[in-house]
Amino acid sequence: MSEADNKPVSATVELIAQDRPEHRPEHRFSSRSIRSFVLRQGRMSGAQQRYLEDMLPKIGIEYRPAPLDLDDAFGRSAPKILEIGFGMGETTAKIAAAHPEQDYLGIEVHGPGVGAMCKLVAENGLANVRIMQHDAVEVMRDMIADGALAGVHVFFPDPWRKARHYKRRLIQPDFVALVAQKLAPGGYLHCATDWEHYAHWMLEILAAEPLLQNTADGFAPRPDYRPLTKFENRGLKLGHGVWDLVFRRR
Ligand SMILES: C[S@@+](CC[C@H](N)C(=O)[O-])C[C@H]1O[C@@H](n2cnc3c(N)ncnc32)[C@H](O)[C@@H]1O
Repeated sequence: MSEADNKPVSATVELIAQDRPEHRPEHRFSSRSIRSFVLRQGRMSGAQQRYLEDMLPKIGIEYRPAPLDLDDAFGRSAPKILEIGFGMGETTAKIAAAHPEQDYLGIEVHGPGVGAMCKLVAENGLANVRIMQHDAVEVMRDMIADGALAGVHVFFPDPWRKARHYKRRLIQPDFVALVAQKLAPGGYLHCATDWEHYAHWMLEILAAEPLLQNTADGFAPRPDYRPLTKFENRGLKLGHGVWDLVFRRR
């Protein structure tokens, strides 16, 4: 154990106490307890993370967000599929149940969706699902090792229909470059949307990412593993479109 491991770091007490009210301010923490706190960074707000990034180097501890050990998180070595914004989780649960040979890491910010997904996992005994409630962009950036993913699902992301809101869309060139970096060679990025403008927006951005290659000539047929949602079924009967895009990491 290095000297830094034993160093009392009282300055972080306030931060940890904020996150864990059961920790009273008179407690002192070693850098080991801070490291385990950092490992739980999925629960940290952006402000907390910035505070840590700023404060830890001042007390001689290098702050590096640690990528998750996904095999450890799932308790086995199997292909890892990450889903961004699983909503209420029905699609994720169906896919995970149909593919027990793969592991599914679902990321969602919306609390009720996370609750619904937890219920589905318990009711269906899904041993191959793990859930994180956090911003997927930060998870992808800080917690996923390069080349760790066999696939990424982005199903019906918020379309942000107004032109002045396009900048809020999840699919942006920088984010797609980040996703591509996290995919193993041959791994795939699968997006689906029922909003035509977003479909073309995504096609343009994905096609411009040098690490990715389209599996289709433009939009892809819906892969069998993605079940039709009730909402989608209703829309299709009314003649509304749905567009799938499946790109592979070169
Ligand atoms: C339109 S819903 C689609 C939900 C689901 N995929 C489906 O097909 O029904 C988009 C979801 O993405 C989630 N979301 C949006 N941005 C996110 C982000 N940066 N990180 C994690 N989840 C996000 C929203 O909370 C919402 O539940």
